[in-house]
Amino acid sequence: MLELTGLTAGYHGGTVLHGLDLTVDAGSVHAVVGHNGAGKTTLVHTVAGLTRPSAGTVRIDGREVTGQPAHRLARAGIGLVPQGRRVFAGLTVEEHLRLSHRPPRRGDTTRPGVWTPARVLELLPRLGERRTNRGADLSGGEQQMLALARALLGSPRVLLLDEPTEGLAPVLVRQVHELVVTLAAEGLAVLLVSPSPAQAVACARTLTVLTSGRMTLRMSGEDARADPTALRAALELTAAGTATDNG
Ligand SMILES: Nc1ncnc2c1ncn2[C@@H]1O[C@H](COP(=O)(O)OP(=O)(O)OP(=O)(O)O)[C@@H](O)[C@H]1O
Repeated sequence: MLELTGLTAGYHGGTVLHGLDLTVDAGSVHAVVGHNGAGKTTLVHTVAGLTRPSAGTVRIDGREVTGQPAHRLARAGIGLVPQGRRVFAGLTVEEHLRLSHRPPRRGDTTRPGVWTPARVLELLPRLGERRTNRGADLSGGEQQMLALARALLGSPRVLLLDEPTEGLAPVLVRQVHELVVTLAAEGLAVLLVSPSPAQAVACARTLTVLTSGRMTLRMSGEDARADPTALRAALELTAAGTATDNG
């Protein structure tokens, strides 16, 4: 389980995230929806240890890990699928998988699943077909699968997905959502950030709307699926607020 309390972070003395409280249970997807600049990437980077919080706490399965560097957080069970995929253009799929494989410490049996390259290829068979291809030669969808594979090879407890369907065709968007739901069902706590309410509604148990770094709505995925108007209204208000803020 991932638990954020009063999480505050920003850049160069300015604040982007303002005291966010958020929980992601093991076995569930929590989607954070917000417009460009709302602070979604800042949230993900702060949880992953790439941005240092100025206040608040981050806990994984009850253990406080606030402010630890990214490599320690990866060891503690945070897996990050970054925005833009960030695959290496010159490395093959096989090389990516080999370099990303970090088995959990011996004796750590508390992980929801232990991932090996072979198991990743079972889940993502297209990567097996492309194993000798370089990152630069993969399609956007294949690069996204590779980015997911890399995160899984750390056998995470918490999976952070930063706009994982950006730029993908609708059929691939559906595939990514199915994968996300499958991984949560295996016991992972999944935090997904997206500008798209439709995508969040498709796979989340809980939804949070982020507006200028603050939570402005929280609701269950079930309620949002039954009646998406509240979610849409919160995002429209956000857009109006952003326009006002900008002048
Ligand atoms: N490295 C940085 N240095 C300074 N300011 C930054 C940095 N990264 C982000 N910001 C600012 O923080 C605010 C939130 O950005 P962030 O990328 O977290 O938003 P986002 O919701 O992920 O947006 P997008 O959907 O465009 O990725 C923006 O005003 C952005 O300009």
